[in-house]
Amino acid sequence: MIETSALTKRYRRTTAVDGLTLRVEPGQIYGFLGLNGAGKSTAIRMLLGMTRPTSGTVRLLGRDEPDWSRVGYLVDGAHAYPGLTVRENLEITRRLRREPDPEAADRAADLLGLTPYRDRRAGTLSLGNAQRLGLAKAVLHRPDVLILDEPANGLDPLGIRELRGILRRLAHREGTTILVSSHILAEVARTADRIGIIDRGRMLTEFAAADLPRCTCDAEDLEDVFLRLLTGDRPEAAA
Ligand SMILES: Nc1ncnc2c1ncn2[C@@H]1O[C@H](COP(=O)(O)OP(=O)(O)OP(=O)(O)O)[C@@H](O)[C@H]1O
Repeated sequence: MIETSALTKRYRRTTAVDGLTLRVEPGQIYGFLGLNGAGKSTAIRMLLGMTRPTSGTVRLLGRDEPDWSRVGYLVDGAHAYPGLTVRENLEITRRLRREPDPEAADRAADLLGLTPYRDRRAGTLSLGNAQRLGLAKAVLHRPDVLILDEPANGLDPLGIRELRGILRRLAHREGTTILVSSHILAEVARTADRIGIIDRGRMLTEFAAADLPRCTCDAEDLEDVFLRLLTGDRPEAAA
């Protein structure tokens, strides 16, 4: 479970997150949407204890101070030790996460389609494969809560589709609670069970993905829905 209550982060001139209350149920995929600068990354950093809230609360797994070994995340892009191989990077993550299964690194590489690149130095990977490595590190220890900031960045269409399948499998078969941010509604709509849209740090609307306009609707129509919601009271912003 992921819960926030009246979560707020103020910087000197900006209120990045403003009274954000949300709840992600176990086994649910929550798509966290907003335009650039809406406050997604700041909220995610607070969820993960990387940024201290100005006010409000965060609870993961029902606790103020969760067992971090049960949490997986990808934020601020995918970081890896560039001089080490994919496998070595995954093995370090396995040990840091205290994952006892010695097969976990290979399993995560396989899950993210990285087996052919296992012996490549991470610094020589393409952008998309570097992102796959970041995702492999996030899921390697089979976390109960998974928090991903823009995980589709750099992935090609096949990678995006694979990621969708992986997230849905983790949530719906293994009960992982997932929050995934994006600014592309069409992508999130195919993955998430529930969608929340934030604007200027505030929750604008939340709805079940199943309530989105149905399949007569192509990706551009979905983006229109998104932009209308976000710019309804600011017509000039739609231009
Ligand atoms: N350390 C900081 N100091 C001052 N302002 C900040 C800081 N971090 C974020 N902000 C501001 O807070 C607001 C929200 O930024 P944030 O990065 O959370 O948005 P976002 O929705 O993740 O955007 P994007 O989709 O572009 O990644 C922005 O106006 C940003 O400039």
